[in-house]
Amino acid sequence: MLTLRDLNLFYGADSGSETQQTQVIFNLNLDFSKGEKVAIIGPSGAGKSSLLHHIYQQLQDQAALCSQAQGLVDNLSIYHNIYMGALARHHWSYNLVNLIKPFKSHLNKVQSICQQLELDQALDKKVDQLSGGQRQRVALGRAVYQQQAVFIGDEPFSAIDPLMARRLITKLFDLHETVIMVVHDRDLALSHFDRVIALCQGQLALDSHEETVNQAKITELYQKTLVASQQALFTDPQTKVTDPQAKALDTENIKHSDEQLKDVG
Ligand SMILES: Nc1ncnc2c1ncn2[C@@H]1O[C@H](COP(=O)(O)OP(=O)(O)OP(=O)(O)O)[C@@H](O)[C@H]1O
Repeated sequence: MLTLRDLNLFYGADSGSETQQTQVIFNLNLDFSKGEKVAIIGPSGAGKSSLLHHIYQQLQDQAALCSQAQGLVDNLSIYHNIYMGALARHHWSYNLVNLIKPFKSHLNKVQSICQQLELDQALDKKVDQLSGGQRQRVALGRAVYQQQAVFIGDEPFSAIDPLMARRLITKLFDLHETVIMVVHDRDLALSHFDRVIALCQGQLALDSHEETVNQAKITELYQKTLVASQQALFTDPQTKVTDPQAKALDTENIKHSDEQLKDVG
């Protein structure tokens, strides 16, 4: 379905000057097949969202994206926000009429999606009156209503309790042939997805297609990243030389400072 070869992704001006660009994905090679349920995990800043948006750009004509930003229109209702998923399927005049006076067929379909997503709110309620988890389910509903074969989600369950997230992921799997999703819940990734990919500092760190991925390996990966970021923090920015003793000393000092802060608080 999608092949990525030597993928490098950058942010910043494309002026040919290296200094103006920040590289976030490095020489990534991945293949995605139809029917796969893929979880992308990794520490914060690893490049997961950047990769996911690149994947969406490649698969746009067959994929629905549920992004972190959600893009809900606050002063419109649940119904209208979810219906937006169907805009591309209809002529603008049809959409306009339906916006003013919703058709029964769409009302029924949107109601059914809400039931599946356990969103038991009146369809005419404005989304600015919803909780974070309810808003997330409206965004999910809009992506589902696009009725695409591929669902691409960027932490679509971050504001939803873990038990409900497990029920919803099963529904999403039923509704989409292929799912590629960034998830922070590592247990959910391991227990519900048939493939887990881990990124670390823009590089592929684990792929369950290539090797066994379990909780121990994932924990080790996150610990390595923590150590690497601490080392970067205590590296002299002038000389780029790391002094392990200074590092240990500084860590101690920080710990003490934290304790002092707590004591004062
Ligand atoms: N628009 C942008 N411009 C410049 N740099 C960016 C931009 N968006 C993200 N980055 C940088 O790219 C790197 C990867 O970001 P990305 O959002 O892909 O990571 P992530 O793994 O999804 O992180 P998180 O789990 O925190 O959402 C980070 O260092 C981030 O600071």
